[in-house]
Order: sequence, then structure tokens, then C-alpha cells
Amino acid sequence: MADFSATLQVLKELVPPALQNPRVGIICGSGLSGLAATLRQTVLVPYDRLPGFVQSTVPGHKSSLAFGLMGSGGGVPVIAMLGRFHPYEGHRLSSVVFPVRVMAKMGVNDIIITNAAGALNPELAVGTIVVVHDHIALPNLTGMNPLLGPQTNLSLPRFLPLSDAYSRLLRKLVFRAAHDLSIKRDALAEGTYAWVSGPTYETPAEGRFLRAAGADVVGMSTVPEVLAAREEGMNVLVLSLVTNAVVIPMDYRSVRDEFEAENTGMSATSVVDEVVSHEEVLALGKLKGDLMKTIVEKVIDLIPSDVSMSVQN
Ligand SMILES: O=P(O)(O)O[C@@H]1C[C@H](O)[C@@H](CO)O1
Ligand code: HPA
Repeated sequence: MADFSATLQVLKELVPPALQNPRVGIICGSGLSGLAATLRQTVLVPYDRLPGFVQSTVPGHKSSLAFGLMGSGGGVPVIAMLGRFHPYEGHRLSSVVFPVRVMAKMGVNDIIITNAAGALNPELAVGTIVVVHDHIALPNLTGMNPLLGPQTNLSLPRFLPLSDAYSRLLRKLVFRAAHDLSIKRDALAEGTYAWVSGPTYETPAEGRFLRAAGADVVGMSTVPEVLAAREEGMNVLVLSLVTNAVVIPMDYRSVRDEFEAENTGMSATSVVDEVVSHEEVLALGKLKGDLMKTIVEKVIDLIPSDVSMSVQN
């Protein structure tokens, strides 16, 4: 069983008392650590100072916790992970979710999890922010579930329902925030996130398969954090930034046809296979990071403090 006391003790020593009881937790996705720029009275704690924390090895992910105040007025105390851990980096699932459990132990009730994701739904333009309302997690269904194993806390449920995993109230607040900020309607959408282990991007057939299963976006993170947060009793909001379209040509582009047309002297349209890259993902994060930041800040402003103190959905 993980020992949180050493981690909490270090945080007690490094974080000023006014920031030691964060109300909201944030996890910054690929290229989205700029969220921390909106914090006031920021205190950064590098992961290598914290027992139980591993290191983020992915470009676009820093390795620090940020404590600070966010939002208008006096501000809401928040804790933000600038850089997350992914199973594909070689981290155990228990390490991936360790920071979420630390957040819970510090008193966080509401967690906002962001990620970069590829669009499976052709109606989702690159740059759209998807308010996630459900997920499909093939790794969970086949034995890669962070809640597998002995119960870490007997006061938490053994069999966790997930039909209400994504807080209705927090999701609705995103649309209120966008309305109040006059953000144009098609900047936001709702959808289902498919979790894959990565680090490979999807083949066209895998993309078609996930789309046929009902997923709108696909990514390599988030779901383990959602499960741990729900097990800890937190309200969960997930925002996916669409950084690329998953390449899923619905029509098979025959190379035999192409070859035969070329061979008989007929003109053939040679198709160049499209590929996605992490550089593309990070570039989009840079481009749309401000929109994500603005929405998150406004949502935090709108979370009623009395609601945040008690579990709702
Ligand atoms: O940490 P997130 O889910 O935001 O990062 C996505 C998934 C992979 O880590 C990476 C692939 O480009 O971006
Ligand atoms: N697939 C999986 N994960 C991702 C993608 C993608 O296309 N884009 C960003 N993260």
C-alpha cells in the first residue's frame, strides 16, 4: 500500500499554509502546462522533491506541482500537475494515479483533467475543446485498471460505478463559462474519450474500430486519473483539446489500382499517407492553450464553494 505520509509531510514544509488546502485540482495535458500562468502566489514543487512521484519524460510535460490561487476575487486555492505520467513511459498505474490520491488527501473535491487528443469524429475540427461525458477504455476492460489489486482504502468502494463518472454539474459549468465569455459555440463540443495505451498512434483500422465503438476522441492518458479521482470521491471534469484528426480514410485506397493505372500509362493519383506527430500535438497546444486556460479559470470561478465542499454530480 502506498505511503502518502512522507509526501504530505514534504508538501507541508514547502507549501505556505494559505495554499495547503487546495479546493480544485488540475492536471495539464500535453502542451497545456501554460495553465499555471494564471495562478497567483504560485509555489512550484518539483516532482523529484516528492516521495512517491516519478518523473514526466514526455516533451510538453514539466515535472512540477504548482500551488496558487486562481480566478477572480480572492481566488480559489488550486493544485496543478504541470506534467502527468503515462503508462507508456514505463510507469506503473499506481504511480500514474499517485498524484491524484495526494490531491484527495490534501482536500481536493473537484478535479479538472485536460489532455490533447485526436479526433475520431469527423465533425470535430482541430482546435475544438471536447467536454468529455463518457469513456471507452479497452485497457481497463482487459486488465489494465489502476484499481486492480488490494483496496488501498477500505472506506472507498470496491466496485466503483462509472455511469456517473463525469460530473454533470461541472460539464454544464463549462458551457456557462463559454456563454459568459462569449466564446463561439463551435469552439466547444461534447464527446466520448477512448483511452489507448500508446505510445503508437492508431492505425487507420484501429481508428475506424474506435469510431464504430462510439468514441469521438482518442488519447493516451486521463482515464486512470478519472478512476482514481472517482474512487476518492472527487467530482471530475475532463476537457480534451483536439490537436489532430485521426487518419481514418473510410475508402480503401488500393495500391493495386494505383500500380495498374501507372503501368498501363493511365494517369494515377498517387496518395501520400498522412501521419500525425507529437510536434503537431504540441503546436496545437500552444495555439489553443489560452482558450483552455480562459475556460478553466472561469469554470473555477463558477464552482459554488458550498457545492465543491460536498460530493455532487
Ligand atoms: O498527456 P496527454 O494525454 O495530453 O498527451 C497526449 C497523449 C500522448 O501523451 C501524447 C501524444 O502526442 O499527447
Ligand atoms: N491518438 C492518440 N493520442 C493522441 C492523439 C491521437 O491521435 N493526439 C493526441 N494524443
